[in-house]
Amino acid sequence: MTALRLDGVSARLGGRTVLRDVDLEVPDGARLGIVGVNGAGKTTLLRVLAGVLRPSEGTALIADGRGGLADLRRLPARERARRLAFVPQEDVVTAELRVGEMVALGRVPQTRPWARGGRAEYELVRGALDAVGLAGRIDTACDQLSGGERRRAVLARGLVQRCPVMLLDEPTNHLDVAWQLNLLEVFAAQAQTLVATVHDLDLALRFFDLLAVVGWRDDNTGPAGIVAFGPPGEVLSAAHVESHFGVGSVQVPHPQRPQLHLLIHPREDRSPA
Ligand SMILES: Nc1ncnc2c1ncn2[C@@H]1O[C@H](COP(=O)(O)OP(=O)(O)OP(=O)(O)O)[C@@H](O)[C@H]1O
Repeated sequence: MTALRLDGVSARLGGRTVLRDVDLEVPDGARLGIVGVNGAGKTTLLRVLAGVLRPSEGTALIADGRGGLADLRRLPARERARRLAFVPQEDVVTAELRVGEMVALGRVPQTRPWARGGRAEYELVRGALDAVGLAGRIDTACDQLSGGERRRAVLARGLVQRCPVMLLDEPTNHLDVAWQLNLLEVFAAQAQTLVATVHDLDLALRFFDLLAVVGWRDDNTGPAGIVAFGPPGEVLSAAHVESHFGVGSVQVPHPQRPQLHLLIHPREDRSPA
């Protein structure tokens, strides 16, 4: 079963082709991490998968809930928001809203017009805020939250959408180490399929079951695409990390846990004598 699929997708921004010829299949139930250097096109890829950015060529598809796939471009926005929740990297949070009110906006696609409010919605909002450690801040004005708290509140808005597919752009930005781990687990527990961009390659190695590297193809020119895809242990091999990120690396087992960690170091030819 496929949750999301891109067929021959290219994407343009500001009159320039940023991504070209991207084929991607996200299996139902997968945790897919998108990694790559700054400016490679991770956010652009995620926005295409979310149906927010229209491909200039090719097709972006989402499971239609009946065993088939639907063209994201043809899906009305409300319908799309019932199937997937997209939490962008930077989100403007209106200062006039309380935290609970802002999070409740995530319920709009799931409810009939004028049918919002009430106990059930309150419980959902409270549950989502609890999951991100902000239950006590439900009545706080949004502009009184710290950067990391605001990030968690915006992620809670994604949680209350209760969608089978969740797309998160750099969800761990601004978060302390405990919340980085915790929040990804919260989303993985709720979403059937999770796709997230991350910069922390060690976290990427441990948390996801599939990784896609967005980068430039061999000649290093032209638009970017997906240059590696597969299980994290293979995608983050020393050779791949060196060629796609320009650093040396080694995967080492944790001394007390059955998990691998990625240690990063300068490339051999750049290390001090
Ligand atoms: N609105 C825009 N107009 C024109 N070009 C853009 C626009 N937004 C992004 N770009 C360019 O598109 C390319 C891909 O950007 P994108 O934000 O997808 O990269 P990214 O991999 O997410 O980067 P980062 O790791 O820095 O967040 C970059 O070269 C960027 O400069």
